[in-house]
Amino acid sequence: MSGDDDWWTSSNEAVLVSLVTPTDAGVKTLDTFHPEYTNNVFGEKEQIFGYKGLRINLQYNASDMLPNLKVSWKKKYQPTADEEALDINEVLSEFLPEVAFQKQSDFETRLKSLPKNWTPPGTLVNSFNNKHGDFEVYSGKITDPAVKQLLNRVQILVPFFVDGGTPIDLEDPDAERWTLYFLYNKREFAYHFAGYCTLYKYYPLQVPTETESKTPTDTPSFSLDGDFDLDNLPCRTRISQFIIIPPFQQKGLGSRLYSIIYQQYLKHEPTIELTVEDPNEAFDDMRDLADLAFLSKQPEFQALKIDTSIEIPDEGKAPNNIVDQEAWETCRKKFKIVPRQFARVLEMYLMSQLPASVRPGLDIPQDEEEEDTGRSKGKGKEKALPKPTAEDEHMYRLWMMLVKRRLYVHNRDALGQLELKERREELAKVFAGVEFDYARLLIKAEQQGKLAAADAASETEKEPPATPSAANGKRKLDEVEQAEEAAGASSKKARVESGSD
Ligand SMILES: CC(=O)SCCNC(=O)CCNC(=O)[C@H](O)C(C)(C)COP(=O)(O)OP(=O)(O)OC[C@H]1O[C@@H](n2cnc3c(N)ncnc32)[C@H](O)[C@@H]1OP(=O)(O)O
Repeated sequence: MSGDDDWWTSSNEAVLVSLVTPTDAGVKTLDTFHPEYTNNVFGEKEQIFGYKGLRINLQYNASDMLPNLKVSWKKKYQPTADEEALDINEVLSEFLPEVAFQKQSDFETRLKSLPKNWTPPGTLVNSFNNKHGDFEVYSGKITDPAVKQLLNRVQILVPFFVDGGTPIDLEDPDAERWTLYFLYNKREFAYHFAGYCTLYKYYPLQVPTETESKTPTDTPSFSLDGDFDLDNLPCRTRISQFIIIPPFQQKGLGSRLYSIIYQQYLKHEPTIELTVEDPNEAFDDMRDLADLAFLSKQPEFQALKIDTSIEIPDEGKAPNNIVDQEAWETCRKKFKIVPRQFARVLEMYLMSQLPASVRPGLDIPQDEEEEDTGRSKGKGKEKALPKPTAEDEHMYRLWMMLVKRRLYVHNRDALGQLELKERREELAKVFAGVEFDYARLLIKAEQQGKLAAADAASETEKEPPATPSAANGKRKLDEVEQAEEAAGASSKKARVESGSD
């Protein structure tokens, strides 16, 4: 290494993604954005050696996402026996199709030759409009060459926007297990790519992850008799990668795409559960809010209530029937949600149903010691609220026990290594974090409900009769991290609750 910092450039800054559209004079730039991460492409330090004034412009035709790479610099380091400037094309050739390296003039010619009536690959499964425009969702299998081609063009967005994210191996012999959903903004004369999601099918004989159901009865029986079609085999479907590109973020489109995909798989008979691989914090929030918005409108879910007739024991284990377990499991299976996610959304919903006098708000907990003696101090607006009655207190304590019981079970390995007093304290800390997070999410849910209502005012939705074609970073206030922190996060502690499901 030269040690001359002037020859180093931040790869996050050097890379610029541009969305372009053809014009008579060449191309017009519609939007630009930088990647959030480049460590999986240019190395951990996200620095490129050997250039001054380096610009790596990755242009995309906004509709079919045909890529074109333009690399320019003011000065390039003269190679020595020890070091030379990084070969940027070589690095990026691992992530981009060959077509990305064609001459700018060829790129422009190809753009102009794209038929005026071009439509996105796959099958149209849903369309909607809101104040941000008209949108269409297309779905197809990776075995469809047009779907595969689009995926191959945009896959570099995964390492660019998902921490630790890696592209799908397109030569995977199990490629037919991948299904894709593309979100497109439909303009008057063109479609503009807005985001996509990849989903992978797991079959029942594969060992489920920690957060998936493990009981054999979860898997419907099936037979291999007659004309056997793999697409009809019961499966778990896992959301693997989910990206809304920056110009389309913060417009409710991610939530919308997730909800559309979820509804597709609710109708998709072979899918017994829709799961998510390594969700990050932003995705978790989006999914929690979308699941809560949907489930809280379902009568079976609304019927799941805290049984206030249950007496709280002075000592020993928390009761396991605070909410009717059979109704819970029936409802969970019906809505194809993995146990942990279902429990979280139900806990959140039940929290929103607590009497105002005891319902937790966003006040910062002041004293973690107190929780075992009663309500947490994570409550808000206490001055304006009525004094809680004994029934209110009882209901809150049952809710707290419901949450703590789940947290204890999930974090048993780490908590089990602690002395009883310490264990109680740590569980109380994890609980306080979860309670605070639920309060935050419920406030967001309210805000999002208003935004969605405003969108809906200008919206008409039409859903074509279609079924699914075949049918990494992580949580902030999550019990996983909290428990790990609580337990000292040392290597001897087992990871107590998988972040992925
Ligand atoms: C499984 C995995 O792949 S995990 C990785 C997930 N992907 C990534 O992290 C890649 C980079 N990021 C993204 O692709 C996107 O930001 C996503 C997928 C995380 C979220 O997509 P978005 O379209 O931005 O989500 P959406 O707009 O629905 O919600 C984001 C925010 O907009 C708000 N919002 C929701 N609805 C609306 C609406 N109708 N109008 C305006 N804003 C809205 C939400 O409340 C939310 O607010 P917050 O930022 O305070 O949390």
